[in-house]
Amino acid sequence: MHQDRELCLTGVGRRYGVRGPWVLRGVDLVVAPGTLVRITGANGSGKSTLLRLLARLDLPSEGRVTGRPRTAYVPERFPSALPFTAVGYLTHLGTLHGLGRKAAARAAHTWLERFGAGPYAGTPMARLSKGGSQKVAVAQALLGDPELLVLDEAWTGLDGPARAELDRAVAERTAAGGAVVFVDHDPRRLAGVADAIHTVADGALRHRTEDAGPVTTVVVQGPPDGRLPPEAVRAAVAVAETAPGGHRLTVPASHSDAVLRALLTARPPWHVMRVEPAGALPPDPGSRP
Ligand SMILES: Nc1ncnc2c1ncn2[C@@H]1O[C@H](COP(=O)(O)OP(=O)(O)OP(=O)(O)O)[C@@H](O)[C@H]1O
Repeated sequence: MHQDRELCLTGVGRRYGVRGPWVLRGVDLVVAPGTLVRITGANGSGKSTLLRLLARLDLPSEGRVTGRPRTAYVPERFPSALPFTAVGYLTHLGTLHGLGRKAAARAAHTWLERFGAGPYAGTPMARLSKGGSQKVAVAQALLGDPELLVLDEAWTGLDGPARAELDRAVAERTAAGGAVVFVDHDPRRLAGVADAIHTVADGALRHRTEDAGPVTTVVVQGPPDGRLPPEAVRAAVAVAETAPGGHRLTVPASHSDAVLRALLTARPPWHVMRVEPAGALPPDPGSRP
């Protein structure tokens, strides 16, 4: 049973099309019950690809995925134009999870209330705002008490109270023995709580535990499609593209000198706009920068 709930990737590779470039290769990852796992990496590095493999919504081109935890997934883009009201959709899903109709409706209302979406429970999904439909996206994943919850930028578009509620729901899942894997552009999201951080860079997955200590934020600018030096990406706890060619790297303070050296000696060198010491992270923008 326990074995089944543990999701395991062994030598996993994924490319789109038989001759497409490898997006991921040689990925080994175990997601154990009760753990919180963060995936970081630059834009387009393959984070969403990895999450879809973990949620078993996609198959690897090579390697093996084993384990069958009951899984729920919040995609980066939720299909909101569904022919249901918010509560109708969630109730329907609840019955698919095995709940009776009354219990499903109750669970649907509970989750909508928790995310502050109670007032528009009866609104057709197609008429919901982006924030409203994101609340439904998150509620649909939490509804069935999943053993593995996979969140791809699930906080994006939520208002402050709903973001905090999602933080709480994640803590509840792991406390109940579920696993949660997430990607978020905000390096402060659940900072210090993750059991492991894995960074996707150059198609590979680098593992580390979250004991980075104080972090430094380095804001750099380069050409719109410039590639950050791999040693800088590897050292980073989080990397976010803030504008074409603009990146914010969150690096352990102990590695900041090495990262700056890599950025400044790259060819062409990266323009370092700002270096902010620990505790000076910018406020959470609440949406994709
Ligand atoms: N369905 C697909 N067909 C073809 N190529 C794809 C597909 N999905 C992703 N890719 C390519 O795979 C690479 C990794 O994409 P992916 O969305 O996994 O990265 P990401 O790190 O999640 O990016 P972002 O941070 O921008 O969301 C990109 O080059 C992307 O264009």
